[in-house]
Amino acid sequence: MLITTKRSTTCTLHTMNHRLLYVSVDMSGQIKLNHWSQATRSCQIIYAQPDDPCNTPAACGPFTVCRGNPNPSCDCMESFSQKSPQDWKVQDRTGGCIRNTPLHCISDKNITSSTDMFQPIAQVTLPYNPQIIAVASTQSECEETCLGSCSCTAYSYNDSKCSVWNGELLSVTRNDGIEYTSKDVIYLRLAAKNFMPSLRKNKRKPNVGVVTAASIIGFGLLMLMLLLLIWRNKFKWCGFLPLYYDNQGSVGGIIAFRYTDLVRATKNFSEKLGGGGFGSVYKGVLSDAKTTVAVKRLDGVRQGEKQFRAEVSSIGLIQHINLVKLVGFCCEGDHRLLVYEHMLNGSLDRHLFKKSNNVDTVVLNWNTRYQISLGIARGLSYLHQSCRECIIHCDIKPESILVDASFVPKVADFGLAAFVGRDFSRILTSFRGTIGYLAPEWLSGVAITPKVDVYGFGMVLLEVISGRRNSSPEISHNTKSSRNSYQHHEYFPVQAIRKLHGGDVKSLVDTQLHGDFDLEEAERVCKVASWCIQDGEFDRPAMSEVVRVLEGLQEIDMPPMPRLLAAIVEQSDAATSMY
Ligand SMILES: Nc1ncnc2c1ncn2[C@@H]1O[C@H](COP(=O)(O)OP(=O)(O)OP(=O)(O)O)[C@@H](O)[C@H]1O
Repeated sequence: MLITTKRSTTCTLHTMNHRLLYVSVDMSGQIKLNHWSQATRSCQIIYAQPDDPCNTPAACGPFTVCRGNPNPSCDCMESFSQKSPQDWKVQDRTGGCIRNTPLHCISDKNITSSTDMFQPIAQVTLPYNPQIIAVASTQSECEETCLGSCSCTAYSYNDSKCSVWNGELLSVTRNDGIEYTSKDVIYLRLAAKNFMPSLRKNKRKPNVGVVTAASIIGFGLLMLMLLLLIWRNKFKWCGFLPLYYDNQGSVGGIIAFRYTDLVRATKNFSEKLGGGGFGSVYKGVLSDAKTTVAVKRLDGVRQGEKQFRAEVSSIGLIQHINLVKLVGFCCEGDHRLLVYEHMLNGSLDRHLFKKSNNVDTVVLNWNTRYQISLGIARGLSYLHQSCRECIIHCDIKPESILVDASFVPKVADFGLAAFVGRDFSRILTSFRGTIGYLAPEWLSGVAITPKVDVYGFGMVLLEVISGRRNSSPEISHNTKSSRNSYQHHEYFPVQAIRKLHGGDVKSLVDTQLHGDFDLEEAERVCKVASWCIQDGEFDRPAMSEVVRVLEGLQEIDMPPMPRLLAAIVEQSDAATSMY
């Protein structure tokens, strides 16, 4: 007799000893020989084929993982759901599971592209009917092979063997440690959408968490760039400026002024202190009503820009008692202004080279001159050696030295400054400076060193001694013959060395002092100055040595006559005597 139900087909037969035996084929395809026990009034399985229910092709249907014996339990693979939950309820799982999200796969004639990803299912027996891909020798090649075909649903790469499956996956059984001990891993193809944060290790595509984190970081960076842009716009062309503004608008100790602040401070630039090649200087008072400042307004956008940058990046970053203090700056639109502490006594030239109509200034006494010389030397020594990077002033002259109320000198005017990195000793730079203070190497076009400042300083020292410009004519008469008398304009530096050699320093010192000076100091200053103006930069002392000599800590030899200087003077003498 054959009985068919929805769940199984049963065939009953009677045996000789009247025991009831029957054969059933259930949904999964498993064939069982059953025995009806009258005593226990229950059915007992005598024989089953295949003996493990998970081993039947349709124990759980496609895209499931089967587990357990004798009664199998079936789970849908991840991101799959039961195809027919009603059937599953009545133990009919043959329909298996279906995808929650369709795969993404576009197949053209030659190219297949896909954004799908793979979910590993570990410790399983692999499905039936694999296709072995012999050419794939790595796991990624195996993965690529599967992605390259729209029908491929999974791959495995175990023991260097690549297997791929097309269509439904059947008979995947989980390792139970007894019947099933497989350590194989199958990689199930899923739509990228299905991936959860737990799959961060997947190499092919970033997961949601990574994407979110990257988006937040990206957004933060964008905002930072936007802020920087706004900041840069505010200080257009000021990209070189230090970045550390504090909340009072101060940059590493110097203040970033608004143009209107400086208009107010200088009462609309009404009190002019002086003017130079790059602009005019005005007196001002800051909003605290205490700080008096000198505001330099730079003219000419291009040249002014260069000077502005040089000043801010040199004197703006360092401080020394003998260097003028940069209080702040303004860099707004085309406006470039530099704000310095105000030096009551202005620049040194005003005090050294008095004009007859200048009643404001008094004659500098010898001690003040000596202290000014020492102060300038200390300021330059700091610039050359004590800073992080060597700064060469490039324009040392009396106009570049300011003096405060107590006649403490301050090196100023850094608009032509050049910078020499720590690891370098010289720099090739464009010609800069002022005639009369220029070292010979400027003219030969070689790379310069801080010794160009030493040369300029030497020239300034001679002017401090004499109280007159080195180039100003000193008229001496040739007394041999009154008929042939001619006016002899001796260049003061040459005259100074000659007199130094002749032991007549006294006659070099400013006559306005009426002999009120320290001769030993005057000789020392004269010697130092003469060494500083030597032709060869290696013959000139470093500013630190100059400081030691002027402080009386180091002795100094008699300097030779600089040959170049002497030659130039001799030539001009010869030319003069011909007339
Ligand atoms: N901080 C200051 N305090 C007081 N007066 C100053 C200050 N800075 C400059 N001055 C005055 O303004 C004048 C002009 O200075 P500025 O630096 O513009 O030109 P310079 O040094 O004379 O010439 P250049 O810059 O062309 O070499 C100076 O000679 C000085 O009298």
